[in-house]
This record gives sequence, C-alpha cells and structure tokens, in this order.
Amino acid sequence: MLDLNEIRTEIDDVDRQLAALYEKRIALATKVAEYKIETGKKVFDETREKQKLDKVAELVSDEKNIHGVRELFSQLMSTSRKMQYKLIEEHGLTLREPYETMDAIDKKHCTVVYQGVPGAYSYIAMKRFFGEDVNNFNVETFGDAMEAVKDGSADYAVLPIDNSTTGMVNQVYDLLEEYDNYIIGEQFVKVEHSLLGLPAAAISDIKTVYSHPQGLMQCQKYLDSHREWNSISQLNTAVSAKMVVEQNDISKAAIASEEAARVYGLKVLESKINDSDRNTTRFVIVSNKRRFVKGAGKMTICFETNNKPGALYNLLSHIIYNELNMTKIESRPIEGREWEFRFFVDFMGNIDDTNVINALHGIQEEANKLKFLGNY
Ligand SMILES: O=C(O)C(=O)C[C@]1(C(=O)O)C=C[C@@H](O)C=C1
Repeated sequence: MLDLNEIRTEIDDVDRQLAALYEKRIALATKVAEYKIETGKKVFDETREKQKLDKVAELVSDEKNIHGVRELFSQLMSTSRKMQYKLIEEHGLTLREPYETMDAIDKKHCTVVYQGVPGAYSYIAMKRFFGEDVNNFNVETFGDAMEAVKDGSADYAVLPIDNSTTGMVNQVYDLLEEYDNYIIGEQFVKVEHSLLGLPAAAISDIKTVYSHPQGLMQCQKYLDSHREWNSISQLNTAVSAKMVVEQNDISKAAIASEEAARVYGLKVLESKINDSDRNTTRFVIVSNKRRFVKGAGKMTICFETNNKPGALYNLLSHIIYNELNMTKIESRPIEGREWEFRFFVDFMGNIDDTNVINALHGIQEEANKLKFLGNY
C-alpha cells in the first residue's frame, strides 16, 4: 500500500525546487525586459517561443510528457511576457493613446441624436440618461446616428446594443468597430409594451395590431389570446403608434411603450403585455471624443485574432492574469475574411488602473488589432 503522505512530501520537495527555478527564470526574463526597454524590441518573440517549445519537448525522456511539458513552458513564457509588459509600463513606455477625463457629462449643454421617432425605446433611454429637457434630434438609421456624432452635429448618440431576450444588436457592434467614436455611458431600459388605441377605442373594438416584429414577438402569448386580431409588422414601435393616430380608426391598435402613448395622445388599453417581465435593453452613449468620466468602472474593447488554436484563450489570459472581471464577450464575423471573427469584450475597470493598463498592453502586443471602445 502506497503512503499518500510520503508521496506528498516528495511532491513538496520537487515544488520547492520548481519555485526556486521559477524565480531564477523570472529574474532572467527581467533582464530581457531591461534589454527590450533599451532597444525597443518587442516582448513577444514567436519564433523564440516555438524553438523553446520544440527544445523542451526533446528534453523529456517519456513521450507521454511532451504535451504536458510544452503546455507548462508555454504558460511560463506567457507569464514571463505579462511580467515584462508590467515592467515596460512602469518604465513609462506605454502603448496607450492619449485621452481626457471629465468630472461628469454636461447633460444640460449638449445635443443628442437617436435613431427612430419620439416615443421609441431609444428616445426613452435618451431621456432617462440626459433628462427630459435634453436638446435632441432623431435620424433614420444607427449609421446616421454614428455619422452625426462623427461630424459633430451631435455631441452624443444613444444606441441600443444588447437586449436581455434577443441578444446583441449586430449592427451597433459593427458600427462601433467601424467608427472612431467611444462609449462614455450606458443606460438600461426595461422594455414594457402596452396595447395603445385611440382615446375612443375599447379592447373589444380592436381588429388590427401594429408593432415592430420584436414587439409582436415579445407579446406572443398575449396576441395568442386574441387570435381574431390581425398583426402587422412596422419599422418601429413608435411609428406604429403614430400610424394609429394618423389612420384615426378605433379598430387599430399599436404595441409600443406608454411613453409613445403620451407622445401621440393614445390611450393605454392594456399595459405590460410582454411575455417576459424581465425584458431589458442596454443602450450605449457614444461620443467622438476620448473623454471619459472619472472613476468610470467598465471597459469595452474589441480585438481580432489569428484563426489558430488557443488564440482567444491567450488574449483573454491577460484579463484573467490581471485579475479583471470579464462581464461579457461577443463575436462578429470580420467582413471579407471567411470564418474569422472579431471579439468584443467588456470587463470591469478604469482606464487609469494599473491592472487595466497592463492587460491592454499585453493584448495590444499580441492581438492582430486592438480597438479600445470606451470606459463608462
Ligand atoms: O527571450 C525573450 O525574448 C524573452 O522575452 C523571454 C521569453 C521567455 O520567457 O522565455 C518570453 C517572451 C518571448 O516571447 C520569448 C521568450
């Protein structure tokens, strides 16, 4: 019978040696870092790492250990790189582009653009974030909103980015990558649909219901209980409300927000008719300036990787190693490159935090392309 304690004592002895050797190795890597600081040579040397892994594979006597020893040394070199990035940043050699901070967003003296029409959920998000009296205008598409921020006709745009039921808004993610605009705030809005009719209408009068396809889908159960109604898709929930007013027909109703009822003078025939009472949309506030609120606690970045095993794992390891809490990851196909993806990652932290700086330095050096999208 083997004695577990005895084996563990031997393991402890091996680990003591490993820890001492690890320290010796890191001390040498520190010297390499000093050399790289002086010469400006990049930390990540892919060729050297490949040679190293092949070399250590030759050093093991049992073939079964090749895989393990390669993995061990790739982790050792990964940690060595992260230590070097930290030293380089401490030396003032940052890869960060300049940015400004502000105490707060001046919500009184700004112009805000949103996509849609008054009463739409973007309009509600805008009012919630900037206040009722905000100076604003609306445009037809998300791209128009990004353009208005880019050319300065609006200081900020309010754009829906994720919904708790239906997921990411693909187009907004793609626009964030395309434009040099930055996220400086976010606003969550609980999406609560109501059935809106003309002031003279009663539920028993309704024959036709207008809404955005999402609005119809999110109220499927309610609509199933009124199968005699005819459902018709429209561009927008608020546009549907506007149509009910324009057609002035008591048999027509819209599924939209109560805010839309107020804006268009409609009557709420039934409120909270959505199937899930946890339906929430996250909106982002976007600016063309790299100016972030002091103490902002969430970062959004976007990066591309090679289509190689472990590439994503390696990039995310910078977030883990620097003890940052990743809250979201999404991927989108890269246009023109079949089956290659770009990743959007949210993690908690401020652009001035040392661990954020070190993680970004590592990702910037090791990703094909890193784009910093905001701090809010
Ligand atoms: O040899 C170097 O250039 C180092 O920076 C050291 C080291 C290592 O730890 O072995 C780390 C990173 C490089 O990608 C390659 C090797």
